[in-house]
Amino acid sequence: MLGTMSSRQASLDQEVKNGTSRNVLERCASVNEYFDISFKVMLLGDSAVGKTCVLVRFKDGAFLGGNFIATVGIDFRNKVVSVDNMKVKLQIWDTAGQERFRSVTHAYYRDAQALLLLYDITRKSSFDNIRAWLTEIHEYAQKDVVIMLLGNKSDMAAERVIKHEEGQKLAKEYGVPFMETSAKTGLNVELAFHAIARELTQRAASQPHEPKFQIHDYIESQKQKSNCCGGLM
Ligand SMILES: Nc1nc2c(ncn2[C@@H]2O[C@H](COP(=O)(O)OP(=O)(O)OP(=O)(O)O)[C@@H](O)[C@H]2O)c(=O)[nH]1
Repeated sequence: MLGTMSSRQASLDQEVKNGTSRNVLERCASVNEYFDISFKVMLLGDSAVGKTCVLVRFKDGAFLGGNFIATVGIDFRNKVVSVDNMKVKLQIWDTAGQERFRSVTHAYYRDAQALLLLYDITRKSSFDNIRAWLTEIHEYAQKDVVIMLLGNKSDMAAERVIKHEEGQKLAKEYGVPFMETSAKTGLNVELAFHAIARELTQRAASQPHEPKFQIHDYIESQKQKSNCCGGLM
């Protein structure tokens, strides 16, 4: 059973990386929209907190009610948003919250520039697990990754078990922004993604990462070469 699951995970991972998954190919074909800059954003959190629904609300403006279908492995959607005069493409990775898919999702953390970490305001365990998610993020994600904490399902007032202030307190402890969202009503969903797009665009404008990192890597590799072989420097 374990072997079957591992090989399924490996093949899913490979499909997504190669772009051979039918869904991935379809989406790639449908999103040749013009953009100035592109960022990768990942949705994280326990299973059934509403990651897929939040993404569908943002992408299509609809709510996926009805039967819950857990995400298998990882999936993605693109959306281009405007930040000032720029077209910003967000490539949003929707991860499976189930424990058995963790090894697949770990591989994607390092490429993400922003992480939206969700819990369900009606399920205490999903809130308690936020600390464990943050530990995992610390281990696998880039050091300067932008993180935002979202308390989802805020429309379910009667079932609420986590107060707004508790979410706020936890976010403050970790120094990350916080808001409550509802994929059902759409509350704050646009705002969360737009805030992320704005933050990433402003960061890129003030400290363009790619060239800096490439130059830095090049210099380091050249230094190592000269140290070992008595060359320049
Ligand atoms: N009332 C309400 N229900 C929601 C909301 N968001 C999601 N749901 C419901 O919660 C269930 C789980 O939603 P998903 O978006 O599939 O959860 P997920 O986090 O993607 O789950 P995994 O794929 O297993 O990681 C579904 O039955 C949704 O209809 C919300 O904001 N309000």
